[in-house]
Amino acid sequence: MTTPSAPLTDLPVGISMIDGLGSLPAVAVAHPSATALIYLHGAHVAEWCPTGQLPVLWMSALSRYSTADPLRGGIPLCFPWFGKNATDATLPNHGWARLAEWTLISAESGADAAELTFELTEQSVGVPDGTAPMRLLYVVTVGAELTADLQVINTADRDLTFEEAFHTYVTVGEITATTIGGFENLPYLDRAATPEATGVSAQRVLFGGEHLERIYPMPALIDVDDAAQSRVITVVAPASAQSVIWNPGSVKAADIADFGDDEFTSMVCVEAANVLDGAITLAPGASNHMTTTLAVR
Ligand SMILES: O=P(O)(O)OC[C@H]1O[C@@H](O)[C@H](O)[C@@H](O)[C@@H]1O
Repeated sequence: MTTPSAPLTDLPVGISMIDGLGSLPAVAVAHPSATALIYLHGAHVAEWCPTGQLPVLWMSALSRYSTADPLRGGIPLCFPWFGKNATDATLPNHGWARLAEWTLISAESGADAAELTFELTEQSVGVPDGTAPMRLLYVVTVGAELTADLQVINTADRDLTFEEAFHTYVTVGEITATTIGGFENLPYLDRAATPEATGVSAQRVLFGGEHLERIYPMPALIDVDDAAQSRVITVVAPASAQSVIWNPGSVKAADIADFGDDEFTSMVCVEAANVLDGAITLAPGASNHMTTTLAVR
């Protein structure tokens, strides 16, 4: 069993605990380089705004703010499975990490950025059989760039296998004017097709208002060209096997209760993932990092 760390009570200047929406506790960061808001519920990064920029992360106006639900938008942490659970359909979509109450165990503010560390252990989440025990450490670095690093430590005496993803929602001015580069000529799994299909394209990823859900191998650099806001958001995630690109389009958006019918026009998910054949297996005592960095240019 892992002994949980004590919650942090002494916070540096510019970092404070506040009551977020729904009265959920959240860490507010006001650093010269950026502002951010991270809920303890799911260790969910809901806001990141580099100084002088428009907000980068998208949140739904219909997001629920309750310990019973995941937040809709920001950076949901998918762990220890992605999508539906393979053996038990009653378990929550995308795993339990985004539904758990994390503990802030470290907060530092430096010249360039603020760094927050959140922890989750099997005691705090009550994990289902087969996935415990483990310790998760999630380090969020808030600055002109945003870096999220999820470390999984296998504290069990047997192998641990899991999937994981940063299901990052990026805000864009208009999805049909947005293109995503980095995936040209890479093979993808088309999960919006029935049945699922494979594909490849020499073009940048384009959006026409329909459901788009593709799993690609992770390229060295992803760039989201948000023409309507005249900016480019870059995403790198070197320790991820895959990237998932997701936009529900008009039809699927209307079916999602905590997603506005027209909100698909202002977001796209650009995810870093280790899923399917990229799932991670850790030997006892071993650990693994998954990291993503977002920047605006
Ligand atoms: O509604 P959730 O659980 O946050 O999931 C959002 C979407 O996440 C995507 O990654 C899935 O492939 C979709 O099927 C799903 O609709």
